[in-house]
Amino acid sequence: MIPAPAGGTGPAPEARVYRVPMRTRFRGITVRDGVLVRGPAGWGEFSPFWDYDVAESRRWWAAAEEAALAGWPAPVRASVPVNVTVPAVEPARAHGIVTASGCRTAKVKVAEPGQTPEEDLARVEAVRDALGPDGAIRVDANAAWDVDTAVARIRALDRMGLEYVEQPCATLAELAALRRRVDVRVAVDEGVRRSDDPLRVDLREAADVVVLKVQPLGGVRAALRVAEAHGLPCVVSSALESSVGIAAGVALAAALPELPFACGLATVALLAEDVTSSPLLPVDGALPVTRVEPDRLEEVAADPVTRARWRARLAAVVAS
Ligand SMILES: O=C(O)CCC(=O)C1=CC=C[C@@H](O)[C@@H]1C(=O)O
Ligand SMILES: [Mg+2]
Repeated sequence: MIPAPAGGTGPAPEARVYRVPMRTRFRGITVRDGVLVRGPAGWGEFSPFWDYDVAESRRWWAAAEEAALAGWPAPVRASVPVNVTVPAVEPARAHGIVTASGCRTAKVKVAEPGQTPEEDLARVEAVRDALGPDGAIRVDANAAWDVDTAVARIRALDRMGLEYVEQPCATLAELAALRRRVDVRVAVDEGVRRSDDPLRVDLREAADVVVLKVQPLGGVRAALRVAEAHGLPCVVSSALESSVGIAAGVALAAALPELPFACGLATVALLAEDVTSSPLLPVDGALPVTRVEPDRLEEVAADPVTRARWRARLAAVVAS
């Protein structure tokens, strides 16, 4: 256990560091770690990726504090439809992941560094085969393409039928230019969550869908304000958290007035272990709205070096 910084005069909340392997490399990482904090409202998660600096990690801490101290707004639905997330794997593996998930929507990673457009197409074909014609497929390029490349790749992939393409290009100007040239919907992810002011980014020409992630946006309430500010259809997606963090994403999805698309919250399946014996994994393509009790903290406890790194990081973020 590490002492979390106390916000007032009360006792310091309990904080525990977890560290678990990933089943497949995703976003360049093979291990996921983070801090779980307990307050009067329950457990919250603070797990910015290690390439995030102190300034960018502040909103992640605000999300953990909200979960532990305040809890979340009331849900308007009891369960949340989710997509299976398909990493940049071989077609046969992609097929198996989709089939095993029970989800009717798949998000497929494309444009992985070192891979070819043919590999992307083969993966999306395998996913279409697994889902059948009625399933929905979205792809996420994580800002890898320039506009001309995006036009060509999206047209090729759309032969399999795409629901939307997530962050195909880096800048909002590029996304706006792309939208004038393709029929497939464009979703903005990094363009909102990594901006200095997610409330004020001008998405009017650049996006059809906004991706909301609880930790990068500073909590469920902050993300609801982002949704309201833009007035676009929203998809809630994870930051690869343990089930404790995923529960916050589900709470956000459950509180949104409209939820027209499945959410990217089935990512506990990408972890080889979880902090709870009741992981938030989809059943029939949906997750329940619930709070998570991490009863496996001993089993997933981080080593002393990782604990010390998180202690230093948390202290720096709280002091900033
Ligand atoms: O949206 C999903 O299906 C799962 C979450 C997901 O894809 C991501 C989680 C965390 C980091 C990101 O690289 C990635 C994303 O870009 O959306
Ligand atoms: Mg994304």
